[in-house]
Amino acid sequence: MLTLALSKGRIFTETLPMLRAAGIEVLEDPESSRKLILSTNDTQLRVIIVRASDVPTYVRYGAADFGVAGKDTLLETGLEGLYSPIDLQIAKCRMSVAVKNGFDYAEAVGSGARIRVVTKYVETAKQHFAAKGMHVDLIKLYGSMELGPLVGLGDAIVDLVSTGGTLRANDLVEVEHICDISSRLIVNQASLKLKAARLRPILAAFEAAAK
Ligand SMILES: Nc1ncnc2c1ncn2[C@@H]1O[C@H](COP(=O)(O)OP(=O)(O)OP(=O)(O)O)[C@@H](O)[C@H]1O
Ligand SMILES: O=P(O)(O)OC[C@H]1O[C@H](OP(=O)(O)OP(=O)(O)O)[C@H](O)[C@@H]1O
Repeated sequence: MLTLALSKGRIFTETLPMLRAAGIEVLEDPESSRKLILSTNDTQLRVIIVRASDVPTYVRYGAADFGVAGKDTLLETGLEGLYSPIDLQIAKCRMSVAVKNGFDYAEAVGSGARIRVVTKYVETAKQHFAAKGMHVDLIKLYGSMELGPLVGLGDAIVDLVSTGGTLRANDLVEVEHICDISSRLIVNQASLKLKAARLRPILAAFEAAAK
């Protein structure tokens, strides 16, 4: 049996066409079903539905043989125990620094002020500000980072931006682009060796579909 770990929402939706390219149809819809293990038309392949940030953990420990995870998540968890062969070019967005409209970020950076940054991406933020030689206090949140600067929890956020709609709706402005984000296929290193014959054709189909 092969197990594929996916998160509900955009990653599941955007991975479906790649699975189809490999001849795989998922037989249940995670949006309407409460089941966490979904069967497919291949009796030897199942899909498990987990939190986006938990996908690398399932794959690292071999509870899933492979999975799809955002680069944002992988930057936080690292790639230990994982083989990450393919950028699937899905769930594309960017990681950015944003501040409340009117906050003079350039002045804060130039004057060496110690700013408070609210983020779910603590490791990425730490590395970004360290590379700029900035001292920041990082405050970890698990979602709705955009609220932080509006209620005085922080001066800035590090979060994902796509259309910019969430920033605009909350009177925030993007002041720094940290990196581009897309999702990658990740494979358990032991599975890659032990289940190579089963995995290779699926990986090849994903690679072709991602181009
Ligand atoms: N607005 C967006 N546009 C495009 N891709 C996005 C966007 N927001 C997030 N992503 C990408 O999709 C992935 C999954 O996002 P999703 O919103 O489903 O999970 P999450 O809420 O970030 O994670 P968790 O449930 O673990 O807290 C993210 O890791 C990121 O790579
Ligand atoms: O620039 P935009 O197009 O507005 O997209 C950016 C938003 O998308 C993501 O949230 P998401 O919609 O995934 O909500 P969630 O993190 O709460 O699941 C991200 O955390 C931003 O809040």
